[in-house]
Order: sequence, then C-alpha cells, then structure tokens
Amino acid sequence: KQRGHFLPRSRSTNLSVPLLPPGREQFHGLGSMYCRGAAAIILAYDVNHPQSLLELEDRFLGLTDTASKDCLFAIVGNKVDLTEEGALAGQEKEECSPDTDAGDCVSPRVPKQVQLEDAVALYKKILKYKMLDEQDVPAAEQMCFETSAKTGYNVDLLFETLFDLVVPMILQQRAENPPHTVDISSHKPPKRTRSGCCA
Ligand SMILES: Nc1nc2c(ncn2[C@@H]2O[C@H](COP(=O)(O)OP(=O)(O)OP(=O)(O)O)[C@@H](O)[C@H]2O)c(=O)[nH]1
Repeated sequence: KQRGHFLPRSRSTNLSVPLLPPGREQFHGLGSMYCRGAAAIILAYDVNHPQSLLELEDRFLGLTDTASKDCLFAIVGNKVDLTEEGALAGQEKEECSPDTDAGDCVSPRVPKQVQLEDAVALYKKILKYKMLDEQDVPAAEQMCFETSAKTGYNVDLLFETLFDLVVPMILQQRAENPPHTVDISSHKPPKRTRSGCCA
C-alpha cells in the first residue's frame, strides 16, 4: 500500500494535491514523482509524535523540489482527537471505562506533544528553503491546521482553504499561458493528386 495520500487529479483543473505523511521508508522514492508539477502540497504529521514533524523537514521537504515553483504548502497536525486539547475542542467520544461499549471508547487522551507554533515555524523554514517572500504567500497561520481524520475535525476547512487558493491560481496561469493544443476536429485531410501523392 502506498502510504502517501493524494487527492485524485481533477480532470478539469489538472490539480493534484499530494499529502505527504511520515510514511514508510520503502515508499520514499515515490514522493518526488507524485510532487511533480503540484500546485499544493499537504505535509502531514502526528500531533502526538514530535519526530513526525521533524521528519517532514528532514525526509520530505526535499521531495517537493519537483513541485510547481509557486506551489502552496499546508502543514497538518493530524490525530488531534487523541489529545486533551482535542477534548476541549469538542472532539470524540468518551474515554474507555468498564461501562463503555468497546466500539465507543478511545485511547486515554494525552497532552498534545507538538504545538501549532512548531508547525508555523516549519512553514516559515519552508518559505526560506523555497526562497519565497512571506508577503507573496498565504500567512503561516492560514496554512497550518490541526485535524482529525478520525472525526473529520477541520478536514473540510483544510481542503476548502487549499482549493479556494489553488483554483484561482490555476485559472490565472491558464489565462496567461493558454495550452498549445491542436483542434483535430477542424482538420481536413489533404487532397490526393493523380500520382497518389498528397497536395
Ligand atoms: N485517532 C486517530 N487515528 C488516526 C487518525 N488518522 C489516522 N489514524 C490511524 O492511524 C493509523 C495509521 O494511519 P494511516 O492512514 O496508515 O497513516 P500513516 O501516516 O501512514 O500512519 P502512521 O505514520 O503510522 O501514523 C491507522 O490505524 C489510522 O486509523 C486520526 O486522526 N485519529
């Protein structure tokens, strides 16, 4: 199983959004292939594992070199439902107790190990790495999210934010550089001459 998660390439916009997780080493080589020409990349870490944030920088950032030059980056701290802070944000079901149905319980919550400010700091490092000016790109606070894939917390917000930013960019690029295509439906076959050669 390929552990990276990718939105399907949309036929109308030719948009793909690679979601790079702290996945297994064996799939590492595929990353740069999936990032080629990407308009937006989601770098996902686990809010309960600081190492997963560090790995985004150490192992995954280099894979984004093949992305488009004005590619957007979103940094996403997932599994927030497992944290105490997630509970304050109204996340998830009660912890397990002897009276709780097994299917209804979750692991005991723990304090969040990675803070949003750490993700903001990584976002700023990425801008430096890509030699982008902070004023030319969306603010770090807009592009760093905490989500729960399990409960859906902030997942719509993440994708809606990205699409709202990316789709106008793509439309503008198309208007500036219309694709070089040939309309074959209006093509007339060449007349045949007596000798059988084309005129
Ligand atoms: N509680 C919780 N579990 C999650 C969440 N997202 C994924 N998981 C679980 O985490 C495990 C790994 O999920 P994957 O989708 O394989 O993600 P991954 O990035 O490859 O995984 P790891 O790096 O191993 O965490 C699975 O058991 C998922 O069900 C989440 O938001 N909350």
